[in-house]
Amino acid sequence: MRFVVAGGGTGGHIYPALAIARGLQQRYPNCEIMYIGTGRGLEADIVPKAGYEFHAVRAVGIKRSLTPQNLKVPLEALAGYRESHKLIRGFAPRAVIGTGGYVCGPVLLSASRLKKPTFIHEQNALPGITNRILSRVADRVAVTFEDSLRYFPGRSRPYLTGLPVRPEILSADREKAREKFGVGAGEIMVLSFGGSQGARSINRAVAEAIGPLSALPGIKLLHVTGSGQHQDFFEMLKSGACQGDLPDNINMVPYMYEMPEALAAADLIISRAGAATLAEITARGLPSVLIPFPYATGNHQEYNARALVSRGAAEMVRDAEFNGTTLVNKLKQLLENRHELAKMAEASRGLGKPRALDDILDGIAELF
Ligand SMILES: CC(=O)N[C@H]1[C@@H](OP(=O)(O)OP(=O)(O)OC[C@H]2O[C@@H](n3ccc(=O)[nH]c3=O)[C@H](O)[C@@H]2O)O[C@H](CO)[C@@H](O)[C@@H]1O
Repeated sequence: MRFVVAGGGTGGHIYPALAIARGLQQRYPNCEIMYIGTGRGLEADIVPKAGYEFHAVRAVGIKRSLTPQNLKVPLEALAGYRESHKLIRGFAPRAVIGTGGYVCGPVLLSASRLKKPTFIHEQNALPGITNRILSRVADRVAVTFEDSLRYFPGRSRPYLTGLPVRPEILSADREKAREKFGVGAGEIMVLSFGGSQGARSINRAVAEAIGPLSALPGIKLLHVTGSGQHQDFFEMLKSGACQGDLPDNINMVPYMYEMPEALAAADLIISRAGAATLAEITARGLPSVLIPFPYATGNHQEYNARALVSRGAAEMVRDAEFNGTTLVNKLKQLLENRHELAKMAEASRGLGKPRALDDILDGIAELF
């Protein structure tokens, strides 16, 4: 049995595609997977390293501004379509799965033309433009947030699955993790981080608030600066209250390689609102304060955040309003009202989708 998986541009589209590819291999042990992406995107690097057969096709996105580059779009799109058509016809897959990014355009359109079953997974509460257009030809659309169901036509039978998270996110043991991060009994562990690159405004707020944060009773803060921003963060600290020395209850790392353990140990999260992050937070049933990245395409992180906030699982602070004072006030307000925090945790758990991968694989299986 053979499957084509496509998705590219950013990690946000590639990791779900790889999770689905891995799931297909587990369910159909002898299946073959062909991954189609672009030669320029991150997928050209990540996918072969993950052990999948990778093919690049041409794909272009239309620039939102008027630019001569847009004149090349139809020619490139046609070339990408022909390349995809040839690959899919030769490989003869049982189904073609797309997780978003421009490259899914030629891949899913040619698959549909070749009468191959097509399946789309959408990661964000505000769907990407490619997935929205392709849903008109796709046989099935799976979504991460209930709020995005309404963007897809009834004929694509959109359904809610959630976003698959790494298995370790679910299996990490809380007590062991708390021991590892040195969290004492009765202490509240706050974990703050940006996306995979870190977040300057979260770093700035934490640096500004170091003094008051160190005085909050019973709290342990683990802050992830982002590898590229670690030095900057310490510069900010030096110019602030603590002259670069961290108080005992605050710990700092450039990148969190052990995110499953860190989430397992945590009681409260402060983070951006990327889809994978939210899937992980809700899978662990954690309350959160979300600061959406304001420059994400179409401001989609704010839509993601609202999907949690409207159900009582999180609070949102806009990036422009987030600083040391709002951070400390928000923490005080939540920590003084443990009942409220417990209610948020409960609501978060209710939104978690530990079966996401199985539900996606079931949806794909129905197509052939
Ligand atoms: C800036 C931007 O546009 N980001 C988009 C990108 O998210 P992107 O993939 O950048 O960010 P996500 O929040 O979705 O995922 C971050 C991932 O990195 C992990 N992590 C992070 C920090 C760290 O120190 N260690 C660590 O392991 C997290 O656990 C998570 O698994 O694609 C997503 C899905 O389309 C969108 O929802 C996001 O809005």
